[in-house]
Amino acid sequence: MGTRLYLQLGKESHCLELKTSTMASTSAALLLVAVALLVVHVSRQLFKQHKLNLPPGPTPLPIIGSLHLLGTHPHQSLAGLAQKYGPVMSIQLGQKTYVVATSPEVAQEFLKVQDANFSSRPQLRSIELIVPQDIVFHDITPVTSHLRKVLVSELTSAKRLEASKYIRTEELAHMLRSISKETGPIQVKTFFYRMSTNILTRMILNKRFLCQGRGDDHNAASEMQEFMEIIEEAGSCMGAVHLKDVFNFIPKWLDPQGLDTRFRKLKARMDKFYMNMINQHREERRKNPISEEQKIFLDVMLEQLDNSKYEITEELIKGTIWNTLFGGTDTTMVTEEWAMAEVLRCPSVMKEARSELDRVVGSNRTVQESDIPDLKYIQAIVKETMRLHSIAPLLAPHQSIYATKAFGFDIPAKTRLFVNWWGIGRDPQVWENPLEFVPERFLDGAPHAQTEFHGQHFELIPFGSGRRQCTGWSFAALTVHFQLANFLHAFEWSLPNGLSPDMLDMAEGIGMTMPMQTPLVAIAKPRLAPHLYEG
Ligand code: HEM
Repeated sequence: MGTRLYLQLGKESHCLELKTSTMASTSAALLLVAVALLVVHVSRQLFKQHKLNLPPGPTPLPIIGSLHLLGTHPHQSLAGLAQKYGPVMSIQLGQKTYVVATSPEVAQEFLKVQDANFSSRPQLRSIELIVPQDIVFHDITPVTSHLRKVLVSELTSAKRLEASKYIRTEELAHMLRSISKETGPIQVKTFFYRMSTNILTRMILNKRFLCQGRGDDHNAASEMQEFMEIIEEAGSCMGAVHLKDVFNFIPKWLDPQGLDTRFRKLKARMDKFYMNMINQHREERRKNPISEEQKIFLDVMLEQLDNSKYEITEELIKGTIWNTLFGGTDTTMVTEEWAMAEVLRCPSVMKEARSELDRVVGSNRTVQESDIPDLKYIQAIVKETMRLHSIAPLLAPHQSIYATKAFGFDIPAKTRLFVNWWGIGRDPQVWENPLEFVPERFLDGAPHAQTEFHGQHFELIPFGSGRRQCTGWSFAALTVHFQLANFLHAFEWSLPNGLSPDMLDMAEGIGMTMPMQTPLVAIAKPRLAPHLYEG
């Protein structure tokens, strides 16, 4: 029995007669047809693009484009390619065209001069299924702009940070006490994570997840466990490369990697966790009404559901709350761990930081937030850490809304943009001895003394710039300075097992926020007045 297949290729109709009778050969023929269709489709796309004057870049292979060049650390591979093709480069990944910016000037062009056009986000499968509405991964609309403003004024503004200062002071006391009880080596990031997560969840949900649940509070322990598992699974899901994000031809219903199922399960878990939090919170507020000043972020967000000016859905509120929880925990913890590792690796930097802390703060108290403006060397350590170890080496992906031109090249509509900020931070044309950790480059009189990380100086953009800039940057900067300064001030740090500083493994791991491959382990010995560890 033969099989006849009719193919429409361009304007011509072709007939394929399959003379074998087995199912296997029919499947093989179907596969052949699918591949033929795909090759025609891809060639047409490429032909269309060849007529455009795209920025230079590697020649794509059929179907996969240049996916094979990315490796495990795409920011590193893209920085290598930029040395060959230049700071404005185009690259085909599967069926998607990306433009990659790898110099301050090119970053400025896309994030400032053409900010509005590049403020769109590509629609990724993970986002569609996990956070179908939010303020980070979707296009800017009047409603999301409004919520972004609410986030800033109610969570990260100077007024709100002042009102929540007591939370950070209490969490610092817990952290000092718990580290001082440790006698052997500790995994440093565990303590940073606990402190930043507790601060954030208290400010957002009025919950302290980590360290509670000891004793007989079974509910709190299982809530904590669930929260941590959700954050971990979300990091892993969002970091996964979904074939549907790079190949248009995979039908929606097909799930070759099993990722759609995994995303749906995570979403169901997040919804359940969120509803539980909301119900507990509403019950608590019903029993104990609060004043305007006592409101936390969740109160403010729930009030938005009654906002008559905008149609705000429960799904969007949920997404925004998850944005702050995902955006605010790992990011600060990973930055702090890299900073500690760099300082432990450079004894001269540790000595200088100590001498500043002893001079400004002294040994009878811990570092207060009000000390930070006077801690210039600590500020330089934070900038230098962010320069070398960006938690978002390619920022978040942007996408053009309409076709445009940049540096004489054509950029089609819906082109995805990577700003390789990691490559910019290590560019020898911008930074002297870029691979060395030298906080002094940011001190008075040095070449980068005036360089700030708030999105105005395109050689240092850890939080991005323009209308998609990190909404939580002021809060993140405060948390990182406060925790790092206290860690360095309150403890004498040494490496375990006779490890010398130059033997520390500084390799980059894999994950959404680019953690250290080998978590930092060190020994902490209290160095301040004993009463400061009794909080
Ligand atoms: C060291 C800590 C942090 C770093 C380095 C960081 C960095 C970033 C980066 C690079 C982006 C993407 C910018 C772009 O698309 O061009 C971003 C977006 C965002 N971040 Fe952060 N972030 C940090 C902490 C936080 C915290 C603590 C919060 C909230 C409490 C937060 C909330 C957000 C939000 C809501 C966005 C999305 C902005 C938008 O798309 O409109 N981040 N962050």
